[in-house]
Amino acid sequence: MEELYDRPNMVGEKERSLSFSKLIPKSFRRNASSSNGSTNTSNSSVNEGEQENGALEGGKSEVYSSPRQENYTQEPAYVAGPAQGQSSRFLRFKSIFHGMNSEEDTKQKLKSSELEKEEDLNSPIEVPVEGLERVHITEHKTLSVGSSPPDMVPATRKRSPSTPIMPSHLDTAEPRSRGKQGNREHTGSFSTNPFRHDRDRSATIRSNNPYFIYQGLPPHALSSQELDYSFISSSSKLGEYLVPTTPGTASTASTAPIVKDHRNLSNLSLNKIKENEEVNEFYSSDGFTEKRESKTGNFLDRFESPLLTPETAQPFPAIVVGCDNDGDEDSGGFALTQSALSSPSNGNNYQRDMGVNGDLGQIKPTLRRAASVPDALKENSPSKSSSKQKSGSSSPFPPSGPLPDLEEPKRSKRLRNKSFSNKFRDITVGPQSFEKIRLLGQGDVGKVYLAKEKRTNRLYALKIFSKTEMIKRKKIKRILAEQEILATSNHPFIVTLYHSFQSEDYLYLCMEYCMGGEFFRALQTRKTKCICEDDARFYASEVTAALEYLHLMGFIYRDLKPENILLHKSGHIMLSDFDLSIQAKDAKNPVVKGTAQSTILDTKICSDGFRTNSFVGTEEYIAPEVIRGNGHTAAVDWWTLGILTYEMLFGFTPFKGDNTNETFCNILKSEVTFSNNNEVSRACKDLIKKLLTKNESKRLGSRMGAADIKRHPFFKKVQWSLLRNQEPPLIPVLTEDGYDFTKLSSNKNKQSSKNGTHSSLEEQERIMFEENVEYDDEVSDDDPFHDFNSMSLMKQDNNSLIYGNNNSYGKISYAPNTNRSRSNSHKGFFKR
Ligand SMILES: Nc1ncnc2c1ncn2[C@@H]1O[C@H](COP(=O)(O)OP(=O)(O)OP(=O)(O)O)[C@@H](O)[C@H]1O
Repeated sequence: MEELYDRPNMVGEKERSLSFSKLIPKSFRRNASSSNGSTNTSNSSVNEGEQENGALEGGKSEVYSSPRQENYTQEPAYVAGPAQGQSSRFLRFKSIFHGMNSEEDTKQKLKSSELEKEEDLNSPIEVPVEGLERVHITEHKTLSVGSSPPDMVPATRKRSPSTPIMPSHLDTAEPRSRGKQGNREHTGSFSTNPFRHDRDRSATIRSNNPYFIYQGLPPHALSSQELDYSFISSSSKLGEYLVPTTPGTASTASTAPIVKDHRNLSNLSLNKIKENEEVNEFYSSDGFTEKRESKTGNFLDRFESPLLTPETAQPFPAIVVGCDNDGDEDSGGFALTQSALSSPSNGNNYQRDMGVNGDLGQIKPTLRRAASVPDALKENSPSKSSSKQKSGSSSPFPPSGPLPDLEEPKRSKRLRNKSFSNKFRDITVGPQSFEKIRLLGQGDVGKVYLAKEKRTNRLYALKIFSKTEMIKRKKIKRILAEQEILATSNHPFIVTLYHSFQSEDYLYLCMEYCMGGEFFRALQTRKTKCICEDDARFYASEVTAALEYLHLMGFIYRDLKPENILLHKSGHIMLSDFDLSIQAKDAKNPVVKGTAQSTILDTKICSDGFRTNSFVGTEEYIAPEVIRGNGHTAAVDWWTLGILTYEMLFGFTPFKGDNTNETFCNILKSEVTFSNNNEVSRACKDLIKKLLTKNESKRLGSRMGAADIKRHPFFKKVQWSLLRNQEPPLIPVLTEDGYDFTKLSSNKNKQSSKNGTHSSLEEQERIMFEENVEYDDEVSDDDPFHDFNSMSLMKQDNNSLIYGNNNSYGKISYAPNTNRSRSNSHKGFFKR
């Protein structure tokens, strides 16, 4: 029987999972390992943060609070646009990189040496670990895990938000306030006690490692970044100032006017960016400050940064959104975002009104930021030559230092040198080629829109990232990795990337639109929230094939969960969301073993010897070795396959506890048990048990990778080479066509013109779809996004959905496939 599911139109209607991505500081790793009695046996362990960023020394980490943008109508995640008359890009990047003239440089050095001193005084590593006994690991030994009453039917599971969320976010009683120094209130909400909030669903989280808290260790090291920068503002005509202060110091420093320098002073290539330092420099280099007037007319004369200070360090960051030392970090941007939003240094055109309590007020769109090149110039010049002008010579503002280098920017070769590059050609589209239909989903960093290509009427999923946000949250390398994985992949169960390009303010990934939405949703439409063993085998086999392919390419996926599995209109799966994936260094070629009759592809060898050590994944899906912090390998993907198979069959994950700590405790200590709410075979249980082997070296898949799994009796009947020809168990069906977007938008336009204003969100979205594409040779070599190649897939897919077709978008239901039982059996398949 067909069960309907109304796909939410608004992101806020659903909750989504968060992912952890947090590098465990070295020092703690050592401690945790020793206290755990385990050692890292790998010689080639890679500190991923260092590997990816080359910037993590001494286990620096930061913790930022991050508000979940629950409802995209409330608060724009993206920041766009410049301060009036400013070259937004250069200002933004300038404030990130070191490029300063010598005088400013000296000042800056002085400033930082003072800050360092302050840091010494204020950097207590010992954070009181409140309530330690309550979470001590031994207390959870008696937990019953994975066992539920025999007649138990899993309740509808909600999902925690995709964007990392601070637990206290849910706590409405706690205002997002900017506190005073002495009596530090939270910057954003910074409650970190895991016992305070029940989380419905494990989340993809970038977080501190709660396991260390079990060990009585502080959740993370305090670093020089954990200084507090107070923002003093002035509406003075002289300009705006930012004054970095240290914890405990009043922000009354006298401020020197900052000359708004419009030259691109950045002098570091992407490889040289110490991503872990970006935020620090973002705030400290230029010293922009502003003074905002609250609605009540009071000047809010200080603005706390979210950077962790000893006072704000909370002992139990259950789902603390923290720095991902992989190179991204979840400022998530509450305070950080606010400051950045309002700081002219990043060239934004939004000003935030701060309420009396420091609550986010309405975002006032000011003028669209001036382009780097004055419009007049832009019009007169071919777009391809604009970069030269952007580099400084055409700036309407007088340069305040030596003239910048006027060399033509070099075209990035990053993806062009790769073996798959012949699949792509120069970019054929730009933001203006698309029209937004609606928001499909909002993840941790990206917004995904259903968009139609104006010329062809074809529908695509357009994932858009704000550059400002990527810089602030140190996600540059992540987005580059995501682009590379998507571009590299050519597999029926991995979402196709058609175009990727950038504009001045945004990065775009134009992907195949999977009209079936998330597999998670399909599962939720089942009465029991689970599916039968045969159906689970179908999905598990497709996931195994996709993981095998990724491993073959040297990638580790690391965030398998039903939320990241999309359903193609055919009902087959599509893996998406590669922002936590990582490519093994020195990936090797697979080895074919066996005889001519039966060959086995050893994919384990592809990433052999590669260990990485970020704390990434989704809480309920995280593998024990990730929690232990001893480094992990591609075997984490086989662990998550075990959890996924379990969840498909029983409707819940096997190790879920009442809170993060309990969940982790279960993952580390408890054996998987099977509920009897669904009948499963011995082979199936055996597969799950073998995948959920805590010792990664004994886990199924640890010998030869996917080949081990494919040979398990559970998959005996699966025709691996013919997976794509199998009939999927569920077919997404459009039960009601999407609303008439043109009508809706014209109504909206009438409404907003009546009110006289466009909402800031609309304004943002307008910008997203109006900017010009920036070609590779327009993006200067020292631009952090230089390596984000703009390119189009050579062969366009003629199967993509067409706007207006009856099967394009709207309300989706999942119809059981009646052909399946006949066609999927071994015999039936060949009879057809
Ligand atoms: N190709 C697609 N077709 C249809 N919907 C999609 C597609 N890609 C993404 N979505 C929707 O957008 C949501 C967010 O996308 P995605 O998970 O890639 O973003 P993210 O920022 O990387 O999220 P995360 O927080 O999980 O890292 C998805 O959960 C899904 O609902």
